[in-house]
Amino acid sequence: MNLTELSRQHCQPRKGKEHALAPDQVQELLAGLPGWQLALDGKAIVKDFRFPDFHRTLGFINAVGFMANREDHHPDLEAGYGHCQVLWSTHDVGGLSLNDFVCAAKVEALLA
Ligand SMILES: C[C@H](O)[C@H](O)[C@H]1CNC2=NC(N)=NC(=O)C2=N1
Repeated sequence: MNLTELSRQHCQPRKGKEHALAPDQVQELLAGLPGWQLALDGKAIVKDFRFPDFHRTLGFINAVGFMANREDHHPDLEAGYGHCQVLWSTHDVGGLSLNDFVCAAKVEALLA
């Protein structure tokens, strides 16, 4: 699935280990997401986004937050004046699910 196709999907309720992606699925999806990396022992994906000022950083955070609430899937965010790190992991499966990749692709689409 390419980045555009992924970004057009929606998160599904996914609860339980059976929804955790296998390492080869993770690698395949990650290959299509520019700049995203594995974190937390393969249980999360992360990317740090850079902005010229706080105003634009906050705009990005608000856009990500709006999307996350609509999808009912929520990132960990860490921000400073000119950057925001976005981390996706699915607490309900204890690792990575397709929801994390759908939301990462939606974040890319916000900036495209
Ligand atoms: C009830 C609600 O749908 C769940 O708690 C959702 C909310 N947002 C979530 N966000 C993330 N990142 N992982 C989850 O497992 C998760 N679960």
